[in-house]
Amino acid sequence: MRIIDDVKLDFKDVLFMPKRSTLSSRKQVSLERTYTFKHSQKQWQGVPIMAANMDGVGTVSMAKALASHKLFTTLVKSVSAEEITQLAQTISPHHFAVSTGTGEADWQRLQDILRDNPHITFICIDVANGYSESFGDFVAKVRNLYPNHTIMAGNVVTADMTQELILRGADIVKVGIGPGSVCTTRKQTGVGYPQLSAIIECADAAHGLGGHIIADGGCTNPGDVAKAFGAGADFVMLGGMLAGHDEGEGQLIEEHHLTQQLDQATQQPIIETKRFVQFYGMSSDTAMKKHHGGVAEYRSSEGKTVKIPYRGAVQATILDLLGGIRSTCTYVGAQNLKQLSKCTTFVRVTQQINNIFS
Ligand SMILES: NC(=O)C1=CN([C@@H]2O[C@H](COP(=O)(O)OP(=O)(O)OC[C@H]3O[C@@H](n4cnc5c(N)ncnc54)[C@H](OP(=O)(O)O)[C@@H]3O)[C@@H](O)[C@H]2O)C=CC1
Ligand SMILES: Nc1nc2c(ncn2[C@@H]2O[C@H](COP(=O)(O)O)[C@@H](O)[C@H]2O)c(=O)[nH]1
Ligand SMILES: [K+]
Repeated sequence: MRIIDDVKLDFKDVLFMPKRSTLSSRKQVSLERTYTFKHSQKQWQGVPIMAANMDGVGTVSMAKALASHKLFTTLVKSVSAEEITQLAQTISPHHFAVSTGTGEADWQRLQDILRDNPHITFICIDVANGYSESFGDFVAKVRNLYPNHTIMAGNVVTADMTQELILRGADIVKVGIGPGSVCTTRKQTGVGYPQLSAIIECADAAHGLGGHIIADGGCTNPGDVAKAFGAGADFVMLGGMLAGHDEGEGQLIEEHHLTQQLDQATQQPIIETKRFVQFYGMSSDTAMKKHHGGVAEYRSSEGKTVKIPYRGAVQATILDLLGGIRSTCTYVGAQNLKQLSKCTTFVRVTQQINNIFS
């Protein structure tokens, strides 16, 4: 047994230190980035924020809405080949990825979709545990058949495995084990790594090889997304922050509550209607029942199912998010998103938010 003693950090453990700046307005800040990927040699331009490949988030409707703001969507694995073909005719294939697991059926589906849609260039190979040898083999197999596609692969949280996946053919490594809003991996297994430190360490490892990383999971507000970029993330992936919207294509749940107030006319208690959306982890009982007909006996669920307030169209959330990050940039003197990590000094804190009224 061995213990790593130096402190590892989460988003909640730091704040950006403000710095002198020449910017006079947040509208001067550009959040677009241009990347050239290591293996595919493809160039990409856009706002590097991604919807996670989760039910209620990585949907076709979400891809359309996010693409109109130049954001990216990793489609859920269950989107049909026909829907993907249609989507590829509606929005630029620069703004979405086809997700796949590593099973034989996944591999067949991926080949079918890419054969029918030669313009699609992004592949997201996504498993809970990116540390297995067979996962690396699968990444190498995909790279071998698709030398010019941009491959994302994960999840991992350490520099060694980030480099290994890049050397086996990944262009972009997805970083995050256990930080997610509907994740119970840390509870079920005790495994994980504080997300801010994972981003810092994996970004450094990837950039040294000309690779890129996605910070996946754990962002709860625009400030956390900004911190992920400040820590060196090339992309930030969001589940919970994009859940609860119309574009998630989920069912609305309406609940009626009796209030204490009386209706003036009828003198009856006023009934208040609250709207919710169900959201769940892709390793939850709910997801496994939906996609695999149940939880296999030798394993347990590593995700939860929650009911979150309905949030309407995703547009307002996107504008709020991008506005927050532009503001971060002006506070630290970054002209654009590319400068943000160079302008970042994090200060460790014991408390970041005043909760007196929440
Ligand atoms: N970032 C994160 O922290 C996590 C993300 N997720 C998300 O949920 C999705 C569904 O997850 P899930 O159904 O659990 O698994 P995956 O879809 O990741 O399963 C991939 C394969 O890995 C094998 N495997 C071996 N060890 C593990 C392990 N510790 N956890 C999971 N699979 C393992 C599985 O085989 P077998 O089932 O026979 O063991 C399966 O064949 C993932 O693809 C990911 O998107 C899930 C958990 C953690
Ligand atoms: N351990 C689990 N992780 C999960 C599950 N479903 C999704 N995820 C991961 O979470 C992120 C999104 O995180 P968020 O904090 O932005 O909501 C997603 O991309 C996956 O990596 C799950 O069931 N278990
Ligand atoms: K997670």
